Amino acid sequence: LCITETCPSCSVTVLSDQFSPNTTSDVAAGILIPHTYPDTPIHVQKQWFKETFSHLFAISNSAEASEAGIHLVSGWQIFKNTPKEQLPFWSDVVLGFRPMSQAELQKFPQHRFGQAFTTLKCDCPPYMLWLEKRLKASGVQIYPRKVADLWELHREYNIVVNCAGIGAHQLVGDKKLFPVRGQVLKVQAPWVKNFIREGDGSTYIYPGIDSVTLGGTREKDNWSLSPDPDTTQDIFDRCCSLEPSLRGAQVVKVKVGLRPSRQCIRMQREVLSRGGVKLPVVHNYGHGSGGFSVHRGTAKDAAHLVGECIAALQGSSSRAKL
Ligand SMILES: Cc1cc2nc3c(=O)[nH]c(=O)nc-3n(C[C@H](O)[C@H](O)[C@H](O)COP(=O)(O)OP(=O)(O)OC[C@H]3O[C@@H](n4cnc5c(N)ncnc54)[C@H](O)[C@@H]3O)c2cc1C
Ligand SMILES: O=C([O-])CC(=O)C(=O)O
Repeated sequence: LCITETCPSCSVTVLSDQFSPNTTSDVAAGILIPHTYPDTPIHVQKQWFKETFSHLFAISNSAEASEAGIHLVSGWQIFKNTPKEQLPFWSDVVLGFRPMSQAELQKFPQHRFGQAFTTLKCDCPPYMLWLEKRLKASGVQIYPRKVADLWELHREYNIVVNCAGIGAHQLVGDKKLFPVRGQVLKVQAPWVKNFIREGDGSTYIYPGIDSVTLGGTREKDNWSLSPDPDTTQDIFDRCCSLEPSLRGAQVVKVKVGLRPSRQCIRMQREVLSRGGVKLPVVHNYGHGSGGFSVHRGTAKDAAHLVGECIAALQGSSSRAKL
């Protein structure tokens, strides 16, 4: 979508092995709370988050909000011990960030410190469908296709944008990319209105439009997409210890996804070349645990790189004509 906005004269095609509801993005809890990428400068991560927050805030404040699955949610991030960093880099992007009062902390007797704020939450499957609808309305072609090698696209397309998520491990053989398996539960608990997140991200409760998401797990290098019943029970028990009213909630779904993790997102131009033929590629993958939180900001940067590829192609074709 960002490419259609920044390069309106481009003809854009989406090729994907899987579509909603069978992507990692459909599993995401969909909360806008950034995760840090160790090898990316903080000001870049902050800009990605800011872009994404303000874009989704505008959607949440429009008539599209319910179809797009985007809404504001207030709640608490809580810590058993006071963390070193009490003001995360994103604290002035979310709304009304402040330390929790002692009275609020009484809700969490095992926790000593907390942060209260309002952020955005997305119900990811409806959001994915809403994005797909907007792509089609912009004239974008969408085809199911598993790409074995980016080079196979060189005859059909001038520029390739690689957004394959964990699929990039095989597609481009990126050994720096690894899965971090995550399991979440969807429960019926319409009385839960506030989010609760353990500061280290181990346990969370995120109320959405039709259900509440309970999580989570982080298992590095585990490629299994099968839900594990013991993990389901463990997640449920951990969430009940933070929000005892969940004991009465019914589990309606269990989902598993593989976070496409890396020390930094691969946001990069590359030119593939064989026998004098060139294929410009823009990589945009490796969003790890926080891809939803930065998706619009990173998409804008990737679209900018596509603009650079177009300028380079135009430069080389005018030189060729000379
Ligand atoms: C349990 C869990 C909870 C999460 N919660 C949050 C959260 O609350 N907030 C947040 O910010 N982030 C969250 N995330 C992280 C977020 O889900 C990811 O960062 C994000 O979804 C990655 O998006 P992506 O588009 O790169 O990958 P994907 O959604 O996996 O999309 C990649 C697409 O590429 C296609 N593809 C791959 N290989 C090929 C190929 N060879 N040929 C053709 N197509 C291919 C796939 O079929 C797929 O459609 C969570 C993740 C998990 C697992
Ligand atoms: O950490 C969170 O709050 C949710 C999330 O992004 C994940 O599970 O990857």
